[in-house]
Amino acid sequence: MGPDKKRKFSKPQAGHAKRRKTLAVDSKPKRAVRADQLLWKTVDVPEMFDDAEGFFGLEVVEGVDIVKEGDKVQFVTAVSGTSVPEESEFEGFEDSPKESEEISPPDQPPAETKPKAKKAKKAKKEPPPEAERPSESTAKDDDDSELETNVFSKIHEVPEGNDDDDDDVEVDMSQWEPLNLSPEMISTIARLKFLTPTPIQSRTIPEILEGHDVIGKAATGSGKTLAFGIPIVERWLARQVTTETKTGPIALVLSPTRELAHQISDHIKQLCAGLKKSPYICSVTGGLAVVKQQRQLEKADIIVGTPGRMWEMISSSSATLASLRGISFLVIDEADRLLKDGHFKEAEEILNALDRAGPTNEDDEESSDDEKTPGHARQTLVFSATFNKNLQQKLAGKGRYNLMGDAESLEYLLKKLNFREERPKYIDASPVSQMAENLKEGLVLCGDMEKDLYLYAVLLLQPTRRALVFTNSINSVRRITPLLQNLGLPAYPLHSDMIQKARLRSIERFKESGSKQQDAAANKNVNKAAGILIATDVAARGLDIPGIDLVIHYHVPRSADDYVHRSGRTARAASSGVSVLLCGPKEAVPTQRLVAKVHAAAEAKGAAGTKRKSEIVHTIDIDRRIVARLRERVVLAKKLTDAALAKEKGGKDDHWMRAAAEELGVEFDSDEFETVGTWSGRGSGRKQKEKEARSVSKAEMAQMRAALRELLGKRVNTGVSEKYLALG
Ligand SMILES: Nc1ncnc2c1ncn2[C@@H]1O[C@H](COP(=O)(O)OP(=O)(O)OP(=O)(O)O)[C@@H](O)[C@H]1O
Repeated sequence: MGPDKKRKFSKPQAGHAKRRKTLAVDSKPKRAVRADQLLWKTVDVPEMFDDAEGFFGLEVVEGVDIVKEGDKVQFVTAVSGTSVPEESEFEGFEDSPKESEEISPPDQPPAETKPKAKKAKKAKKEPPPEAERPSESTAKDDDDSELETNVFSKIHEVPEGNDDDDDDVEVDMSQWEPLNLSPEMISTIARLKFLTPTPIQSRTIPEILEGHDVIGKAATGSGKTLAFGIPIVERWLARQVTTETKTGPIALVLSPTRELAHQISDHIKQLCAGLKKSPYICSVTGGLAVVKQQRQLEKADIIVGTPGRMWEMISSSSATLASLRGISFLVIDEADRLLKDGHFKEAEEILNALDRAGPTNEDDEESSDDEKTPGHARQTLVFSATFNKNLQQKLAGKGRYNLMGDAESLEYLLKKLNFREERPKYIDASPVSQMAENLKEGLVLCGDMEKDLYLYAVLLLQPTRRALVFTNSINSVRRITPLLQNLGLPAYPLHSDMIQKARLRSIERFKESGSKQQDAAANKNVNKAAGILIATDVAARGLDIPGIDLVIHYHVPRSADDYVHRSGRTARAASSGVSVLLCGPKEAVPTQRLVAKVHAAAEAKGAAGTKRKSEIVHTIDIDRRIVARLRERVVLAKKLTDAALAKEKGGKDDHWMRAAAEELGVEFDSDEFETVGTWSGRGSGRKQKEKEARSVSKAEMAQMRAALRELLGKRVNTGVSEKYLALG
């Protein structure tokens, strides 16, 4: 693209202030800061965690008050802890309140909820006099080394603002020039205000446009969706110029989860929003009406689907299969997950069906791999932040660790995906770390049976806006969500056993949480409470929900890859975030190994910007006095939750047994069935507890609710401040 075609924008000055070496002091007014900005320091490891080698002890922070006013919790300090120690890679955050900022009273929207974009714009128009500028560093003001390594650093320079004047803003898109994109594509990217391609985009887009098969690896949140989205749309645009008639879909994107499929199609739709004519993009996932999806498939240009539903559609319609055989791109997103157990079979069926030569009817079923279409026209694009281990395990057989290298894993992919080239381009844009750059990792040590209590304490104490809590089971999601709700926190569930509508509703509510909304009736702005999403690993891959500041691993992740992907739901793009592991004493060592594994490659390479071992996972000390004072609330909330769940479950069991009894033509007596069902083997303790919980009367429930309400209304004197923690 010549310079004449370039859309120009006078680049605002980044204004990177150099990091200050010392920040003093006592004369400073107190100010609210985020938990991760406090000056953590190491103290001795308690005896019980002696074997937790490498966690470097608990940490304490002095001179900090914890203030809870209304439903807002903040750390308030005058200490230079907020300056952030010199070696730390976490050097202030763009949403840190300025020194002069007061903590907002609960009835006023907190200062940090002001749209950042507008603030930035205003600041550019009227730069404050030197003396008035905040003296603390912000993310924008960080030192140069961070800017060099942060792939999204340039985004800070992007003028954001009112969508209405979006089209009028001219931006310098010269960074995209080497990618040889059409002017139309450049201008639609400019609308998104993405001034710079991310490394994975810079490296993969030209290869894809040249017609190569590509395997792309890059850290979570580093823009992989557009790394394949842009060239697909670019090819579609080119096709519009040369062909008048519709030629069937151009691309099929396979995604492991429904939510991710919808997100990918939304993301590509956003990209296309600035085009004169857009491709028709549809998502084909379970939980939605098949007939409607069939209609959409007929006119689709880009299809994003989950393997299960896609296979259902392909296997039931030869027309669909025929049209898909003509695609130019097959994208496997989150490839290591998609090619893993659970999804693998359907993905494999789809791959085989697409590659099978000959007629597209049921006779196909008998054809074998040997009959694959040789030299097909389709390009295959494979993306993920993690690649090796799961694929390797798959090859080696369940439960066995094996020592396959990168090359062998690649062989496996080559074989399965039937790339059209003998050697696809393997592009690793995050050779140093799979973890996002602005992620801070922490660990809270607690008793095995105290996770609920510590989860509540972390949520109550952290002043971040949105949290995503990962558990390893659907039942835990079902229990923790109402538990937190009973404690007055806005928790929403997400797991694969929910109906699709409920899944989407949970995500929507979570996304809306923490935002300002206009209450028409009251004619004023209402500040919605920051939401908490309680999820299984169904939310671990790819979900791009802006504003998640905190990821909590209620259960430690099952694998290093799961840790990477779960933690990757925060600190996406240019933003920062914290990932906190809740660990029982026995979990500490294996978890330490797991995290070390994630960081091992980076350490081995000793690359610049690599976190030192001591900086990888900070052990976070939650003031045990606060925890002790929260215990009563949690115990009561748990009793209430258990009783409600047991009643619900009992009701379902009763329903099932009543139906069975009716079918058998016998009388149903629930007490009798209870007695018959009693045994003394494994699980009888749980059964007994369930029975007790179920027998809690309505009056007792009401009593407990009232008592909990009273507890939540009481302030918890933390002993570290004249101020108090109050409501949950
Ligand atoms: N060139 C760019 N400049 C600025 N922001 C970008 C750019 N490309 C993508 N983004 C934004 O970065 C965010 C993360 O992108 P995306 O969801 O594609 O990440 P990802 O690498 O696929 O992450 P994951 O591995 O977790 O799936 C999105 O909100 C997207 O809009």
